[in-house]
Amino acid sequence: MKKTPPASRGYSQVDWLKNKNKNGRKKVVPLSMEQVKQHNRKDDAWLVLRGKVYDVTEYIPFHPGGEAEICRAIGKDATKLFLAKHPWVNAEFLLSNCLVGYLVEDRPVEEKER
Ligand code: HEM
Repeated sequence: MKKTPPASRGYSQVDWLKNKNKNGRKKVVPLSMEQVKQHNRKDDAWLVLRGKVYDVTEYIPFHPGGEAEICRAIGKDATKLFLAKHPWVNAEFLLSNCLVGYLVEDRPVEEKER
């Protein structure tokens, strides 16, 4: 497994946090798994974590476990892998500016639910 070396200057979690407030999104929208699946490339990378959809494209080079590891989960629901590797990581905080929406089921909304 290729890890981002700790020596790569400018890519620590602190560097990430310093930067992340610069590009927050304002509007959060409901999204289906079908939509998440379209963003499965390193340069256009979404994933789901505990029902929330994040665009992690900018975060990938900052991932302390390396790019390859986090890329295993892009375009997918990353919750199980994430919890298996590091349940203690506060992703909600780290990725708060990467939030694009929340996952909804891939089915039409029933009349009574509208
Ligand atoms: C979804 C967003 C993710 C975030 C915000 C995130 C964040 C982090 C952080 C902060 C660390 C350092 C943890 C520590 O030192 O205690 C880490 C390490 C790591 N992450 Fe992630 N991660 C994410 C997704 C993933 C996924 C999907 C995988 C696996 C497929 C993964 C695999 C790893 C591995 C293997 C390490 C290294 C653990 C070690 O040093 O032994 N991460 N990640």
